[in-house]
Amino acid sequence: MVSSIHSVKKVHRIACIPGDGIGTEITEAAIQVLTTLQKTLGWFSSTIFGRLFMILKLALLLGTFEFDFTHLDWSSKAYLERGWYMPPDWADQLRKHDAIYFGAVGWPDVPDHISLWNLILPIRKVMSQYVNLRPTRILEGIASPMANVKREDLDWVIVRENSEGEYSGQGGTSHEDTPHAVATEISIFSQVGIERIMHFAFQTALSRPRKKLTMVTKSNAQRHGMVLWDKVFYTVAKEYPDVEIDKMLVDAMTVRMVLHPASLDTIVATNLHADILSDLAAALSGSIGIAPSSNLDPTRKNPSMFEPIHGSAPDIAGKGIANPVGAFWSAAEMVRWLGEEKAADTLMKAIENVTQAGVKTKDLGGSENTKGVTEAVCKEIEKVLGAQ
Ligand SMILES: NC(=O)c1ccc[n+]([C@@H]2O[C@H](COP(=O)([O-])OP(=O)(O)OC[C@H]3O[C@@H](n4cnc5c(N)ncnc54)[C@H](O)[C@@H]3O)[C@@H](O)[C@H]2O)c1
Ligand SMILES: O=C(O)C[C@@H](O)C(=O)O
Ligand SMILES: [K+]
Ligand SMILES: [Mn+2]
Repeated sequence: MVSSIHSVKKVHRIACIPGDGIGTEITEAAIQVLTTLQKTLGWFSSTIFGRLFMILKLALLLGTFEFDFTHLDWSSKAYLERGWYMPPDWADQLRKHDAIYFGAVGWPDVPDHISLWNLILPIRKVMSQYVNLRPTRILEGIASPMANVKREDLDWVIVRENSEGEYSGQGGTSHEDTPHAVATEISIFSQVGIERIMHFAFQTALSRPRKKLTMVTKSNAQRHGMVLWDKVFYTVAKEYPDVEIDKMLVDAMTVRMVLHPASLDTIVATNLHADILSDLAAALSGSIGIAPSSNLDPTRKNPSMFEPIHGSAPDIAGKGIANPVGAFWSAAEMVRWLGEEKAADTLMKAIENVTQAGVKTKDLGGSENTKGVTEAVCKEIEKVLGAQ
C-alpha cells in the first residue's frame, strides 16, 4: 500500500549548476529551502496515521512530489583546474532533467566573456530558452530607494529576448594586439525571433490584471534591427486587441522607470536592453539580491533554467552575506513552472513573511546573513503549511 503511494509521487529531476562565487552560496540555500518545502508538504507521511493522511492528501493533490537534485560542478574553478566548463555531452545530460537551477557564473581569474560563452549562454541558446522572464515588485517589508514610491506602484514583468540580438555572438577582431585593432560586435534580429518573444510578451500582459505592454527599443539611432522590432510589435499587437500598448526608447525608459513606475506593467525588450533594465528594476525594488529570472523554453521541449538575476559578486563571495531572496524567488518560479502551484505559493508567502518580519541581509538594510534568512524561510514554510 505504502509503496504504491510512493510510486505515484511525482519526481522532479533538477540539474543544479551552482557555478561561481555567491552562486554556490545561494544555490545551497535554495536547495535547503526546496528540500524543506518538499518535506513539509509530505510531513504527515512519516507516521502510520500520516500514511493514511497521505492518501487523503493524494486525493487533494498535495505533497505528492519530490525533488531529485543532480549537482553539476560546471564552474570557473573547475575550468581553471581541468580546462573545460561543460563536458561534450552537456546538452544530453541537461535534457535528462525537468528543470535547471543555476547560481551564477563568472570569476576574476577567467575573462568574463569566456565564462559566459562556455556556460550560461550556450545553455540558454541550445536549450532554446528564448524567453528570460524577470518579474520585479517591492516585497513586503522592503522599501524602494525612491522615497515616494509605494509598494503597489512598482509591479513589473520584464520579458527579455534571450536568444539573439546583441548576444548573437557574431563579429571578430582584426589586427589584434596592434594599434590598428578593429573589432565588430554584430547584433542579429530575426523576424521569427522577434515574433515569438512578442507573442510571449502579449500573452504575459494578457495574464495580468492591467493588460498593459510597453515595448522598448532604440529605433531612432539603430535603424535596422530595432526598426524590425517596432514593425513586428505593431503587427503582432493586432492579434491582442485587449492589450493596451505603448512604445519607449530605452534611454527615456530609464527615466520613466524611476519617475513614473506605476505607469508600467509588462515590458518587452531586447537581450541587452532588458538585461540592463532588469538590474535597474531590481535596484528600484530594493536590491539586486531579490530579483528572480526564468530562462524559458515555452515549447517545453527542453528544460528551462531558473536563476537570480545577479552575478557571482566576487566582492562579497565567501562571506556568507549574500541575499538569498532572489534565489528563493527563482526557485518558486521553477516550482510553478513544474506545475506545483501550491508549493510555489507557499514559498512566496514564506519569503514575504520573512522580509516583512525584518529578517533581511545587509543590502536590504538588515543585519542577517544568508544562513539566518534561509533558516527563517524554512521555519516560515512549516508555519505557512501549519505543520508546527
Ligand atoms: N547570470 C549570471 O550568472 C550573471 C549575472 C550577472 C553577472 N555575472 C557575472 O558575475 C560577475 C560579477 O558581475 P557584477 O559585479 O557585474 O554583478 P553582480 O550582480 O555579481 O554584483 C553587482 C553588485 O551587487 C552585489 N550583489 C549581487 N548579488 C547580491 C546578493 N545576492 N546579495 C547582496 N549583494 C549582491 C555585489 O556584491 C556587487 O556589489 C562577472 O563575472 C559577471 O560576468 C553573471
Ligand atoms: O548578460 C547576461 O545575460 C549575463 C548576466 O548579466 C545576466 O543578467 O544573466
Ligand atoms: K545568476
Ligand atoms: Mn544581467
